[in-house]
Amino acid sequence: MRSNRTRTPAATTSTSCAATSAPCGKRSTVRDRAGRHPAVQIDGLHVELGANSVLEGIDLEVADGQTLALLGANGSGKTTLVRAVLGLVPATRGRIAVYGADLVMRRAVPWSRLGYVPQRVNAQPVMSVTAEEVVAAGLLDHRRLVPGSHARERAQDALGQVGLRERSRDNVHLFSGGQQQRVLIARALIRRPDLLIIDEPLSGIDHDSQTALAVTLSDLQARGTTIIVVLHDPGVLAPLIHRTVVLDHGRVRHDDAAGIEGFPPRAGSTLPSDASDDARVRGTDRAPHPDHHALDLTTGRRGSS
Ligand SMILES: Nc1ncnc2c1ncn2[C@@H]1O[C@H](COP(=O)(O)OP(=O)(O)OP(=O)(O)O)[C@@H](O)[C@H]1O
Repeated sequence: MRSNRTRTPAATTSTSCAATSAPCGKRSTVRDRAGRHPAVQIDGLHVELGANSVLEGIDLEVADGQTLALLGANGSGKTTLVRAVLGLVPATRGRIAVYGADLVMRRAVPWSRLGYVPQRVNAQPVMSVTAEEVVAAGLLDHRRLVPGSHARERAQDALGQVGLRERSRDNVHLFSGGQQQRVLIARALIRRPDLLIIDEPLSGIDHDSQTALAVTLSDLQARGTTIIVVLHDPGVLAPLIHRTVVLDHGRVRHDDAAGIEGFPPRAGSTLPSDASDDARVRGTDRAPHPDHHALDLTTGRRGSS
């Protein structure tokens, strides 16, 4: 059952990290004003994969309800960081807590509250399969090997969230790459996650799918879902982003925590026009954020524009 959360701004102690290679200081606060744990708290995280030291002392707290964009050059460690948050790669050192549950200790981790859409994979299966079947598979786990009686209804709802309800009975091999990506997002959404992690959802997808994704994330944001999205360029998602963190060689180079106390995004701008129109129809028109396109990934600083 989805938790009934409000958008009370988090009373965290997060501060912007200087645009230096020095790691951010440890967060002393582990609960917000309402007594809730942050969605994610990472302290001094190091990850080594093979001979590579991939993450080198990450400190990061993600407040419940926040939309955080994780940026950085190829190989900077973005995917490794989100996979560590999902427990898919082990920490060599440091601590990761998800909704207060320590991932290293593996006690009471609320896996059902997490949704993950990995970096672009092809949804097109070898066998013929409908969008609805792909999405319903998101309900399966090691305990449930066959979808339950409400799986079809839930799958159609999830496909509705990505604008593909009418295509639910179509074979996914008929879908464009962008539509397949949306099917995979629906597969993550069918569990109604409180924390959604999406790795590079804009890569190589058409404009319509990018716009549909912006609307989907806007709706999720309005419901209080915490979103971590790995991006190379915020693009159409820029208006939705509360905070930008830039990784560089496994360290936090920049942490734009400006919006952390005041999310949702500030008034004054809008979603891209077509996404905005669509969002308004759904009653989820979002206010915009500053120009994230002006962020220099090398320095972690914004341009003057
Ligand atoms: N299993 C592994 N074993 C050894 N090194 C790895 C492994 N997985 C990733 N790496 C290395 O870790 C570094 C970070 O990889 P990661 O995929 O996290 O970066 P990224 O920022 O997500 O890159 P991209 O934007 O290209 O997806 C890279 O140098 C990569 O080669």
